[in-house]
Amino acid sequence: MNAAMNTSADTGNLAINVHGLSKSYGGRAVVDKVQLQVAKGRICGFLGPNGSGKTTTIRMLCGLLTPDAGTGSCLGLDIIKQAEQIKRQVGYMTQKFGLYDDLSIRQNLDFVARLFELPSRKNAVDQSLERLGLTARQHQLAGSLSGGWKQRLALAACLIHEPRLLLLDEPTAGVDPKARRDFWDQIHLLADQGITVLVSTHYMDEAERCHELCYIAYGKILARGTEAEIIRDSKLKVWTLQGEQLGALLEPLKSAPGVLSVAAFGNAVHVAGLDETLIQQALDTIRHQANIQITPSAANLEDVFISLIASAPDNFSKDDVQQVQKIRQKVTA
Ligand SMILES: Nc1ncnc2c1ncn2[C@@H]1O[C@H](COP(=O)(O)OP(=O)(O)OP(=O)(O)O)[C@@H](O)[C@H]1O
Repeated sequence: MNAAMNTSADTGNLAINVHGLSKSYGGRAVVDKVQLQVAKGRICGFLGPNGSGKTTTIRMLCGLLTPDAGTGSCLGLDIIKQAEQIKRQVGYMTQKFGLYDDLSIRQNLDFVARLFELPSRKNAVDQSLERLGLTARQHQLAGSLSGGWKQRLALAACLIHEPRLLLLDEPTAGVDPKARRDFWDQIHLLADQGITVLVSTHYMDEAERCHELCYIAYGKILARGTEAEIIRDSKLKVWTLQGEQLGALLEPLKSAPGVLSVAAFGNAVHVAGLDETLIQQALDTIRHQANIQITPSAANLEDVFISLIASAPDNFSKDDVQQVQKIRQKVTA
């Protein structure tokens, strides 16, 4: 496990250091005893399926939501007692564009600078425009910007008060690949300057650009570490299938005992699980088919994450117990 995730590490070097963070709605634990440590200047990717608790966790970290339980600090400030101070020192980019469409880029940034009561507003806005390459467009209305430029403006807005920690909630959703790449270059520049970044994403290529990752499902952290550590710790066995008309094989393979993940990657299909014997049995059912090559291969992050969800109990479901039993039967059958 990465040193940045090590609870016994030098806590003074941690920008995020929380333990047992929990939040329930209607008696359902949507964030369940989350422990998270991120060292200063690191980029930590926060991954997990829809509704797994990423936004709720982020909102508790930046002081916008009070946890039901848990302790810890952000930037050395207590997440419960010093929530107001945390809000002022953290840059939080929400999933939805939260700025004003009918104000220009400059007016939007000026508005945010006022909210933070920055002493030298004009300077702060000028610097922010410069930093994100927005100066030439400063008078353009925010509502007329493309997705990539809107996202750039949103990042400028959350950097204007020079936060030392950025909490970015799916900042690149719906943004084209070039704009996403530019955005990630910017994130790495900020990290080089010592800014810590916790960024939620559903994109695997973005996960690969993070220093470390944290994977959450059903409110619980299921995996943490670098990409290589997460893949290694998963102990997942993967086979690649190549050939013709593989699509028809996907559904039967998905329901085979011991198979945790079946996913198409271009012209190939990855079949993954923890029990080699069971996977071999599943593959035996299709070996006889002509023109199919089956070869062992290395797991990738997507294989690991899909397999983790398949073997995690869904504490959001009323049929939780039944579902866990079914999964156990599948794995051990
Ligand atoms: N204020 C609320 N009241 C009731 N339920 C809530 C509230 N906020 C979040 N939830 C529920 O908590 C769960 C976790 O939501 P959250 O938004 O944290 O997930 P997420 O991982 O950010 O999802 P996504 O990837 O879709 O953004 C969801 O089931 C959601 O419906």
